[in-house]
Amino acid sequence: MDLPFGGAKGGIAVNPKTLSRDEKERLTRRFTQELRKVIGPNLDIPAPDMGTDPQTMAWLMDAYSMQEGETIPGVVTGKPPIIGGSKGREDAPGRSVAIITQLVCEYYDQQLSETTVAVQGYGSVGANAARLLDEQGATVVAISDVNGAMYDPAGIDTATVPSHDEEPEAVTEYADTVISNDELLTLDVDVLIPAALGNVITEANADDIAADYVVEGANGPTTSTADSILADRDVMVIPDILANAGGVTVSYFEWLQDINRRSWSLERVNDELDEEMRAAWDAVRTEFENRDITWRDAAYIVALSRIAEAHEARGLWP
Ligand SMILES: NC(=O)C1=CN([C@@H]2O[C@H](COP(=O)(O)OP(=O)(O)OC[C@H]3O[C@@H](n4cnc5c(N)ncnc54)[C@H](O)[C@@H]3O)[C@@H](O)[C@H]2O)C=CC1
Ligand SMILES: O=C(O)CCC(=O)C(=O)O
Repeated sequence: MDLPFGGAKGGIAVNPKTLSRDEKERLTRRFTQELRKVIGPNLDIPAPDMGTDPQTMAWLMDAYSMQEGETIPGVVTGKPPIIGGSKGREDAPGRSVAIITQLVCEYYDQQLSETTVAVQGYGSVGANAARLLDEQGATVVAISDVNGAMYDPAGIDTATVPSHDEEPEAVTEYADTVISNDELLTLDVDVLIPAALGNVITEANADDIAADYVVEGANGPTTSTADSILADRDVMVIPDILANAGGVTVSYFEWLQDINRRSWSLERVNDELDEEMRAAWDAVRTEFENRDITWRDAAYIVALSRIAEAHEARGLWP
């Protein structure tokens, strides 16, 4: 099997001819996964960016840079900080999910210290969100990975359970009580954070969702039919484009650092992310309140209004 393009691994140039067949296949799978992300949506895989890590992005930077004859750090984001990545990028989507969850709780007068949370997926998004909410006093009763979910109604010490990055797919090995991912989704908790695959809340289980708030950590975890069912049942769904936007926001910060050849402190990254997330929340909340619509529709209205305004400002519409 041929590698789709050359690359570098851990800073050492890879010569496809010297790789074993297994290693070639493994690299090819990873490159293909990244290529799908770059080329466009591919419907046969529900979350094309899951399972990638900063090293994958380093490979992409190197592969592109080899064509250009010089290192172009800004071509991809999510790289390790030592080669032009941003501090805080790995944590960012989970951090934004945690920030938005806190704001939701504040908005609905729900004390975080009295809030139970279930999180599906224990990777970049899920583990970071769970740990930050745990640190802030919420009770995280369930976390999961592809093998199943750890459940403890008394609360999980999330720092002691390795994330996908620290020890892949090990959550259930640390659990006294294991439940299925489907059961996790229907737990009677205050906040449900689906942070793994898309399309996990569907017509088939939307009536069984017992959480009051669904904060979308994954991309597209709720189908449109399920979204309508949840809206009819007054379950508040905070959409992915707001809640997990920390990832793409810090990617933008990374690009800014790369093109300016600067490196921001972690404190600056987190402060600026916090500011952006609060501003986004305020904008969406304003539409939610003024129009009496769902949080998702409010987020779309904010986004589309900005695009429309920009078109108008350019004089593209009469
Ligand atoms: N990492 C990022 O910057 C962002 C990721 N997302 C989305 O968040 C979701 C998760 O991404 P990451 O945390 O980056 O991935 P990750 O690869 O770091 O972690 C994924 C986690 O989901 C678990 N998982 C895989 N298949 C599962 C299944 N069938 N049932 C339950 N759990 C399963 C894995 O075991 C792992 O714990 C994806 O939908 C991704 O598109 C959204 C915004 C930003
Ligand atoms: O960093 C980015 O540009 C994309 C972040 C991401 O994985 C996502 O929003 O799904």
